[in-house]
Amino acid sequence: MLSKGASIHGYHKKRPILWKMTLRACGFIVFRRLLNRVPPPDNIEYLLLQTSYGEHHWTPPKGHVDPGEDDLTTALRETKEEAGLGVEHFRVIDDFVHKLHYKVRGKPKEVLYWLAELRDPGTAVTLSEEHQDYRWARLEDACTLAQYKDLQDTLRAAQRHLEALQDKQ
Ligand SMILES: Nc1nc2c(ncn2[C@@H]2O[C@H](COP(=O)(O)OP(=O)(O)OP(=O)(O)OP(=O)(O)OC[C@H]3O[C@@H](n4cnc5c(=O)[nH]c(N)nc54)[C@H](O)[C@@H]3O)[C@@H](O)[C@H]2O)c(=O)[nH]1
Repeated sequence: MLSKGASIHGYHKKRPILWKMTLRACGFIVFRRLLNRVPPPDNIEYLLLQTSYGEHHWTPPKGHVDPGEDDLTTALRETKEEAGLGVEHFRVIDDFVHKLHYKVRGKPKEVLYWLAELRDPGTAVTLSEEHQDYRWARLEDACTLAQYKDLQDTLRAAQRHLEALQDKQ
């Protein structure tokens, strides 16, 4: 589907020498626009998944980069595995990729999120065993579920990006 090293919308990998010491995960902030109900931007809902393990925390679909795997390929694979959504279901939004840095059990972790719009807002989400629940949530509800400030900031940045694109239309 995507060749190794493929990039999207001007995003290029820049990995420091010590990147191998860092856990790395990639995913998509998937959103949908509700039709004929509320005016924009309140018609935007973000997809969050709740883990079936650990603290049962909520994040967008994402997962660890396999050895030799390209970041974007990871994001697409994990979104398909964890939510049942593939490139046929969404379109990737230009010029948005956000990187989070946090620690997991004392090890640094980097997470890259792209942004993608579900083409048909009625498309079903299919969970894997890794997750026990999912929600489509407006920005403030999504931030409440997300709970981590860095992820909340990323969701807010996504919303600003979408609003700016809308203003240009
Ligand atoms: N039984 C069990 N199994 C686990 C556990 N843990 C993993 N497995 C296994 O791993 C597989 C998943 O593999 P992938 O899908 O490839 O990877 P990821 O999607 O990357 O998933 P992870 O869950 O590993 O990684 P995070 O979501 O990053 O959570 C790690 C910690 O970081 C914090 N945290 C989370 N998000 C944010 C944030 O945005 N901002 C900030 N600041 N902090 C954040 C939070 O404290 C959290 O506890 C599962 O199938 C399990 O087999 C566990 O505790 N118990």
